[in-house]
Amino acid sequence: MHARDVLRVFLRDPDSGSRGRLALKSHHEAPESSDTGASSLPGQDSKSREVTTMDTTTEPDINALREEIDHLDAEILRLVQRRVEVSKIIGAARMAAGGTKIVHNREIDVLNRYRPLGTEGKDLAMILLKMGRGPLGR
Ligand SMILES: C=C(O[C@@H]1C=C(C(=O)O)C=C[C@H]1O)C(=O)O
Repeated sequence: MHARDVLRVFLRDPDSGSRGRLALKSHHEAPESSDTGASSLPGQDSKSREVTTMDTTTEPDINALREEIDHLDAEILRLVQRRVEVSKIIGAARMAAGGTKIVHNREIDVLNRYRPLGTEGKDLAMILLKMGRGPLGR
């Protein structure tokens, strides 16, 4: 972990009222020479909407974080839809050429790609594969 990393302490969740949540998160410093010359605010990456740091006295901005989640979900949805589309195009082309419905080694690569997410990553990869090429055994 980098020396500039900060310990984040969420003193209070305004919604749930829960206390004492701890989170460790890397503190991303703004680049030495920023194009805009504007200094980044604490807790904000200068290049994105991502909130990356939190000091020990302020609450997390739940509304801003929820807005970020809404944007992330929209982006994930768009990407999944495009992935399904691309996978179907490849599959249709391969089958039209007399090929197989699935390509085993490619699917293994996809499953391995999602390994960092653990068991759920495997489930997610399986769902993505199934959405693109349909269920197995048909
Ligand atoms: C997209 C392809 O077709 C199928 C779908 C895959 C996928 O969605 O990642 C991978 C392998 C194939 O079973 C491909 O062959 O690349």
